Amino acid sequence: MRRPKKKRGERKVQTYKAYIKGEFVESSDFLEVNYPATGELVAKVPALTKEDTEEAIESAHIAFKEWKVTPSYKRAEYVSNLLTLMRKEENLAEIGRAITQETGKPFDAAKSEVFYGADLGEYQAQWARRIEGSVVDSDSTNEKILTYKEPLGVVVTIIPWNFPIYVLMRKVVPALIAGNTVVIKPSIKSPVSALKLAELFHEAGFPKGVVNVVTGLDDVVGEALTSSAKVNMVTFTGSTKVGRHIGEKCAANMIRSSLELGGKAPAIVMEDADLELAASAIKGGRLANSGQVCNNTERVYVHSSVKKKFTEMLLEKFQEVKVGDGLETPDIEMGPLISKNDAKRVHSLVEGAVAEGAKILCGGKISEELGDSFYPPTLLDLCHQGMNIVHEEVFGPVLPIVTFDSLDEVIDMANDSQYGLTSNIYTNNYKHVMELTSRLDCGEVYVNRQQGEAYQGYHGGWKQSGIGGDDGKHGFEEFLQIKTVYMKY
Ligand SMILES: NC(=O)c1ccc[n+]([C@@H]2O[C@H](COP(=O)([O-])OP(=O)(O)OC[C@H]3O[C@@H](n4cnc5c(N)ncnc54)[C@H](O)[C@@H]3O)[C@@H](O)[C@H]2O)c1
Ligand SMILES: O=C[C@H](O)CS(=O)(=O)O
Repeated sequence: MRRPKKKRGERKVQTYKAYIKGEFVESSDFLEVNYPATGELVAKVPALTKEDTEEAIESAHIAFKEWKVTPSYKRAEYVSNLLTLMRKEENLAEIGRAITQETGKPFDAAKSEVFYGADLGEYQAQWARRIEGSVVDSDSTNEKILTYKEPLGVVVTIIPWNFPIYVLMRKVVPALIAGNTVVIKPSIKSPVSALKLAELFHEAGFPKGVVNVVTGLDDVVGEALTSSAKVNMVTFTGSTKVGRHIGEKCAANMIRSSLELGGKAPAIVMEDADLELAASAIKGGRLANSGQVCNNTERVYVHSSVKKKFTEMLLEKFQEVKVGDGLETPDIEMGPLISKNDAKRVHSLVEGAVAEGAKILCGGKISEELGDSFYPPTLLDLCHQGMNIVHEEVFGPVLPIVTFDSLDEVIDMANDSQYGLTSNIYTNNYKHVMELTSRLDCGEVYVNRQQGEAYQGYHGGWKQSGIGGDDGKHGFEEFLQIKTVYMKY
């Protein structure tokens, strides 16, 4: 591990404005954003009021009238302007730096997030000119039945802190291309990158009110966004707890919601697996973003016949990981957790597992060398299905290893979870691939590879991992509603 060079107080603290009705607006109150690696203050962002939030909704509501009749190829031209700006080296670096400062993510990874956010945006923008209704045969002579696909109206997009730009682009671009206007609410832990992106939306020339970015407290701004009668859809990515609350509010308001929630992805290593491939992929799949990704491998099931060899290989890989301050050393593999409270939370889960019989093979305590928000890669042996660590989303770099003896046994254990987002399977046996891919209860299965969804796939969870989803054709269509027209002649 590398010791970060702490430079407390040396970074300039910038104050930001929210983006409402095509203008950057002043706020009388602010919230502070701190760099997770050192705790130092890096930015101040507006703590908007309920009234400010309602103004943003109103501006999106007014802008919808024109935007929905703007041809989709024209809407895509504005998006294209945005993507050109995002891809400029200085903007990749500036937004990337903001992401690192607010999330602790290594700078190289943060810059990549902006780059891939633009790339995903390009894919999503290609749905322009591809919005298709249908002509349906009628029971009456002299009648045609047509279905139109139409935008919904104002779409509120609520973004988690862990991928503040990628998830934003994933939701905002298809919403806009479909003809909706948007109010974006980034997480209060990571609002700066979204406010910087607002500057690029502005420069890209979007009509006033089509895109709004609001920041503030969840119980003020968040609640206002999900209480308004002028909002037509909420697309949310975040925890199951908050997602359930938002889903309940949308149901009460009778508006559409798309909920991308937490996960507890199993990785299954069969006796016939390529162990080197499995160990490398599971290391990456667990430790990406310091273990703070919804589809990170959260538990590994390994066949008893290969358990000893596989565990040795995985342990070696966990121990090689370079952890550090991602601003000082951009090429490190793992930064801190999002906060010291999260490091404490993760540690208490590890302590709970040890009390239930787990054995720590590496890691297992908050880093004394790097600081209170750093938790090292931690491998836990001798785990079993009855333990809390096998069921609760850790959202940190901790991996429990559980042994199994038969295919049926491992399928039962993998499905024994409230979550159903993703699974990874490692096997070279065709029957195992077919049984596992058909019998695992989750939205995505990765065969012989680390997770990482494609733009053209469909990213959506089953069970408590969510309702609805993003990406691909199915994700795009969630931003449209169907109107049936009966044409009698
Ligand atoms: N399924 C996915 O695609 C996906 C992707 C990323 C993260 N996640 C999940 O998200 C969680 C981590 O992200 P997080 O800590 O940002 O989640 P979170 O649920 O704490 O917050 C998510 C967003 O909801 C906002 N929010 C909180 N309370 C609100 C309220 N009452 N009204 C309106 N908005 C409110 C937050 O400010 C933030 O913008 C993990 O559980 C992870 O698995 C899921
Ligand atoms: O945290 C889960 C996200 O879906 C990961 S990503 O934004 O798709 O990379």
